[in-house]
Amino acid sequence: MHPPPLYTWSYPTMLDNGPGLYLAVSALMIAVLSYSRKYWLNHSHPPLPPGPTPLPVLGNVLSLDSARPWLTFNAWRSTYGDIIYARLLNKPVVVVNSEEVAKDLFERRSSIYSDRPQSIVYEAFASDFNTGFMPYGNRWRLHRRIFHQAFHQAATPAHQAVQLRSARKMLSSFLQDPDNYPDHFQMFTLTFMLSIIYDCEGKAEDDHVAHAITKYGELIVDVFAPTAMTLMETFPFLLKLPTWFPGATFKQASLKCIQAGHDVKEIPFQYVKERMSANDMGPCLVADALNKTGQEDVVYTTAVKEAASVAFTAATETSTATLLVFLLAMVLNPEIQAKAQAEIDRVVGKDRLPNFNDRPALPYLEAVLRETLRWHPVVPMGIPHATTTSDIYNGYFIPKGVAVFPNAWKVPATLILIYPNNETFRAMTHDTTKYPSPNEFKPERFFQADGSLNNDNMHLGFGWGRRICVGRYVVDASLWIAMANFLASFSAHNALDEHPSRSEVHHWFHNSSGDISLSHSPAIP
Ligand code: HEM
Repeated sequence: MHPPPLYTWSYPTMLDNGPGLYLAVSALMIAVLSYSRKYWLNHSHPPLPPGPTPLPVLGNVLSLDSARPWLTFNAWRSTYGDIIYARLLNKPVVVVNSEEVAKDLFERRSSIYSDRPQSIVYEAFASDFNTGFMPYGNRWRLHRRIFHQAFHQAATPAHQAVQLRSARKMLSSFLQDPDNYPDHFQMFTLTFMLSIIYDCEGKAEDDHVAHAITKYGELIVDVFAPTAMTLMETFPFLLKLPTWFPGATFKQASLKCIQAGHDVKEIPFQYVKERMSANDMGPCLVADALNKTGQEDVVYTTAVKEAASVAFTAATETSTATLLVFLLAMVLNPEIQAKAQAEIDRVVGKDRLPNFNDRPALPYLEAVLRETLRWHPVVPMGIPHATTTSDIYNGYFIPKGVAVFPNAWKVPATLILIYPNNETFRAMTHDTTKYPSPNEFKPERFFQADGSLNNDNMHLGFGWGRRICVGRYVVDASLWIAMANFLASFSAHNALDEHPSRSEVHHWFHNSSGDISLSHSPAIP
């Protein structure tokens, strides 16, 4: 009988030794690669932009507030300036902290700065068809063309009727169930978008369409939390674990998302096609696009169904969050709310609700909308751009493929309260030279000395250059009509005030002939 061998010469596999070995090897490789990369970059090119000193392997990730990275970027800004280079694990990033640099890079050099950084998470979570994450190229161009047809500036009036109807529906929901105000804001956007994209009025029999859209939207929001993204990108094996494996939550979520991603493209699209073949279809993004080019071109029809479903993900959370910021501003600044309401009463009167024709005569409300977008931009880090080639900017080397974050942001209200005078927390929308006392909600800042509105229409929150938000015109109209109708009908108060002021609430409703009449106005706290 042979004694047991002292050594067995077999190579260890990941499964034999568990994820520990895999992590150790990955960490070592990342360290070697990043060291060599940095050495090479620093010795063959002008210097990289200034930034915090990275740790081996981890880079600057430990100094990052992972839930609110913009806080860290703003703190770095005070030390390193308007353009910063950092490394988050193995990912190099450039952060742009000023409007001037953002214009230089994203607009004047848009041929270099219009790509997007890629992530393994996109495909695993059915987001590779999202226009906002797509690499710069033909597929992305086709999406933009489809969006442009429906959402370019001149197309805006075509959507006004349905936006107005949705705003009125929103008022009824507020009246019936005031506590659920976030849901009502969300339903407002969902309702008019369903109509613009699929000519779907959200009737009970079309519930499956709305259901596919909301389900996908809900699943996606959790995945793109910064911590979850970083974990999956750093340890990709988490997405390869079998679903039965204890703790394989990312894999389970991925499978759910892939199913929901399939449904969100196919269910509404089939709905439109069936109605088109029954000659029962009004104008909408999908039907118009298919009528224009025909349904035989597979590349085109795929792009149409993808772009259509992307519009919901892009529109719903952003618009709802902006309306919530508006509500917060009204609660915190009752005198501004009263001033906007007085303007509406003066111009519109009390016998009807505002409509789009009233907009030019309501400059104060216009300023309230701009100030809402400035005070708390809801996509504070934008979506990162990426470079398609290397570049040299102001003597700094910007590598090819680096993620470039426009930091449009400001600090959350809690930090403003703690550090009311801390100037280091200010980037573009809170640049003190352009917007003095930036933490104050002050619509007056948008007026010139002669009392007319200035030209600053707060584009900062909608991004830059070739990747600028395709929905900016439609959302501008929808936010305006929602705010105008809300202020004409309701007042928002802090429910925790010791002596809540009881205010008259007027509400209007459509009578059967479609005209608007004034109902009796009950008083609610
Ligand atoms: C308050 C509402 C909204 C805000 C604050 C917002 C903001 C943004 C921002 C910051 C970007 C990134 C731009 C860049 O990379 O430079 C973006 C991209 C995008 N937005 Fe919006 N958005 C809003 C509403 C909408 C709506 C209503 C739609 C759909 C109609 C939409 C569709 C998109 C799409 C498709 C992109 C990707 C563009 C591309 O990568 O080429 N957004 N948005």
